Amino acid sequence: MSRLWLIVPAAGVGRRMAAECPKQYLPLAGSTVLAQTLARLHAAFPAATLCLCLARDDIYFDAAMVPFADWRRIGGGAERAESVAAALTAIAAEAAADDTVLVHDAARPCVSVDDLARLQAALADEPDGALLAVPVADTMKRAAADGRVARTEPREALWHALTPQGACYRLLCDALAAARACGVALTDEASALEAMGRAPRLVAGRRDNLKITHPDDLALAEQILAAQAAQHKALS
Ligand SMILES: Nc1ccn([C@@H]2O[C@H](COP(=O)(O)OP(=O)(O)OP(=O)(O)O)[C@@H](O)[C@H]2O)c(=O)n1
Ligand SMILES: C[C@](O)(CO)[C@H](O)COP(=O)(O)O
Repeated sequence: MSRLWLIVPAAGVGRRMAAECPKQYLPLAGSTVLAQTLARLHAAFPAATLCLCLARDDIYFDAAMVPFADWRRIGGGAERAESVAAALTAIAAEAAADDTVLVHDAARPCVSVDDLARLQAALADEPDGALLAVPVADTMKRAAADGRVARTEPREALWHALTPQGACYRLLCDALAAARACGVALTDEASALEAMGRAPRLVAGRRDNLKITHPDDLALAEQILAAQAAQHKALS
């Protein structure tokens, strides 16, 4: 039976957050951003194997944040893509070519269990991989070098790429390796798949799957989690 691997890159420094510690360790809804993210993933995929990418000099991590029975710590790289590649390499002896791998940012604690399940279902019959995404809702402007509007871009076919993003193990390994060999700069896994001619499926997700990036995102995430909890309570 095919195994599910979760790779959670959590080795960033949170430069844009400019906090006293990396953003994944900031307090959120009674625990930390990382603990909240892992709790969501565990609620959806309790039997998955977690690969948690942490900075080699991380002094904030506490294993009590990890709810998974089967997990391992991976030394992260200088860039997000390098952290993910390190995880793929670390599991090479155990992962089967057709095992499913989902990569989810530690900085996205509001991902819903329902979206996680829908993405996994979509991946089951997707040879090119898939990702959660949301269609662009605003009018899009391209900026000129002077900070003025150069032009308005058509937004009809534009989507925001979220995470998780996933594919089968062999495809993801090959895509990341090929992108690295060609010097393609990657901010997500889908870019690597695209660079090798694949067309990952866009799976429409919730707009509140926020990536905590800037200081005001933390309060927003707190509000999103509270609203989601209230919604869950009202439905149960
Ligand atoms: N070398 C890196 C850089 C980023 N990440 C992780 O990738 C996710 C998305 O990256 P981003 O939001 O850019 O996080 P940071 O790199 O920490 O933020 P910044 O770019 O502001 O420094 C985060 O969970 C982050 O911890 C990682 O594992 N390894
Ligand atoms: C993977 C990602 O979260 C998709 O939106 C994003 O590309 C990572 O963000 P970064 O800030 O560019 O590292």
